[in-house]
Amino acid sequence: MALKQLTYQDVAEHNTKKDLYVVIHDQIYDVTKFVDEHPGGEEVMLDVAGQDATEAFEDVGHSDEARETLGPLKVGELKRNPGDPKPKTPVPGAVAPAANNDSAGFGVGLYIILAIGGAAAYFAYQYLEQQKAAQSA
Ligand code: HEM
Repeated sequence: MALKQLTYQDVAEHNTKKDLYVVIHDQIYDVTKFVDEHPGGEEVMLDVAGQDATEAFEDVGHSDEARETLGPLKVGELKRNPGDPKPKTPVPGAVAPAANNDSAGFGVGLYIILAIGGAAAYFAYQYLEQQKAAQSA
C-alpha cells in the first residue's frame, strides 16, 4: 500500500478503538489491530489516539522489538501545515550543548573571580610592603 501524506487534522479523525492512528516521529501508524495486543495496555494507547504519541512512546523506553513492531503498522507520513504543533522529536544535541555552555559560563566566571581576587591580593601586598618601607625609612 502506498504511503499516505496525512495532516494532524486527518490523523485526529482516527481516534477510536475501532479506528486508531498515532503519530510517532512524524510517521503515522494504524494501531487498530495492535491495541489489544499492546503489552502496555489499550488505555495508554487510547490516551494518544489520533495524536502525536512520540513523547509517550519514548518516555516508556520501548525496546527494539517494540520499534520493529511499528514497521508493518505504518500507513503514512505526517504532512505539517503552518501552525501545527512542532515536532516532538528532540533535535539531536539540542539540549546537551546548552547544558555544556552553562557550565562553561560558570567556569569562565570562576576564572575571572579568581583573577580579580589574585590581583587585589597582589596590590594589597605591594601596598603593605611600601608602607613598611616608608616607616623604616
Ligand atoms: C504505537 C505503537 C506502540 C507499540 C508498537 C508498542 C509496543 C510495546 C511493546 C512491544 C511493549 C513491551 C515492552 C517492550 O518491548 O518495550 C510495550 C510496553 C509498554 N508500552 Fe507500548 N507500544 C506502543 C505505544 C505506546 C504508547 C503510545 C504508550 C503510551 C504511554 C505505551 C506505553 C507502554 C507501557 C507503559 C509499556 C510497559 C508495559 C509493562 O512493562 O508493563 N506504548 N509497548
